[in-house]
Amino acid sequence: MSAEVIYGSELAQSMRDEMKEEVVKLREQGIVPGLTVILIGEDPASKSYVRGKQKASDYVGVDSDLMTLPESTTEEELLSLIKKLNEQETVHGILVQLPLPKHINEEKIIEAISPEKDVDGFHPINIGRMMTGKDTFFPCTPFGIIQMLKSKNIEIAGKHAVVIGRSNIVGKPVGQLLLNENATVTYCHSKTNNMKDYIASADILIVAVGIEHFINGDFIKEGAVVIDVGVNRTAEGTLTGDVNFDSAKEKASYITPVPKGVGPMTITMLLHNTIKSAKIAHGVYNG
Ligand SMILES: NC(=O)C1=CN([C@@H]2O[C@H](COP(=O)(O)OP(=O)(O)OC[C@H]3O[C@@H](n4cnc5c(N)ncnc54)[C@H](OP(=O)(O)O)[C@@H]3O)[C@@H](O)[C@H]2O)C=CC1
Ligand SMILES: Nc1nc(=O)c2c([nH]1)NC[C@@H]1CN(c3ccc(C(=O)N[C@@H](CCC(=O)O)C(=O)O)cc3)C=[N+]21
Repeated sequence: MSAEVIYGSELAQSMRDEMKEEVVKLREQGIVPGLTVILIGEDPASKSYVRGKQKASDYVGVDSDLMTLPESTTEEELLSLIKKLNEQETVHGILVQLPLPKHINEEKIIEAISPEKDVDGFHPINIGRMMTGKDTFFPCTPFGIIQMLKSKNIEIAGKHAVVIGRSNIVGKPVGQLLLNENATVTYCHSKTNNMKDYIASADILIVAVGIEHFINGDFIKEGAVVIDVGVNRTAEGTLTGDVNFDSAKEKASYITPVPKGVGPMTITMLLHNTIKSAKIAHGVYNG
């Protein structure tokens, strides 16, 4: 079998086109969705993601404000900036690019963002709402993955979904959203014994580890759906995922590429959450 490739970039484009039309209508009602992105320091990878977010915001008509702060910014300074943005009515979404410099406590920062403006979906209140099956801001990468599966009418209910990786921003929430869709979910991580057995029984395999070619075709079940979240920079400077695409493609039924897979959907769901936040703030959100 040779898998069908799920191009997140294509789905992202069509969703952005729809959002663009919606934002035109919102702007006619005086509603201008606003996103503030805070980037601390000079990490080139972070800068590149942030550029992607700016470009996509411009495209759909979300007012995006990038605040670049020096590496030396203190926790107190960042907290007081967040407090100001929490109170600013034109700001519907606040994103603090992670990871933060070591002298800043990430948890404290995430918890300082008002849950109503937490368009990353990282605040414990929003995580709790997700876990209890309520509507909220879902974390962008997991939310994007669910959209990709649904766009191909891939059955999730009753399937065995195996998630490799258990970070708070990808692994844990993607497992939760799959559980909410009635999958049977297994998490694997660096302490998992006999990981190969779990991988071999996965109907849906989500790989979010951050190691180039961590998974190859030999490991996976014939017909599995393989979602590659990894974004690794190779020695040659190109991007590659956690999955050996060419070998996995021969066994999978569906597979996502890197680049042009999950990454563009992450940004798209960030815009979705920002527009949703603006609608809620103006009392025009209806489901
Ligand atoms: N496309 C996108 O939009 C996004 C892509 N990414 C990419 O996804 C990847 C993962 O990101 P993130 O979740 O933030 O990464 P983290 O480094 O926070 O988490 C990595 C996870 O992988 C697990 N792991 C590490 N080594 C092994 C191993 N040998 N066997 C099994 N599990 C292992 C770790 O286990 P343990 O918990 O035990 O340490 C951990 O849970 C990265 O490449 C990142 O760049 C991230 C965010 C968005
Ligand atoms: N608060 C916060 N929220 C995040 O959502 C967040 C974060 N911090 N820190 C870093 C990770 C990583 N992340 C990516 C987003 C888009 C692509 C993406 O669009 N990738 C393109 C390639 C882009 C390129 O060429 O550089 C692709 O896969 O096709 C990748 C990774 C969001 N993250």
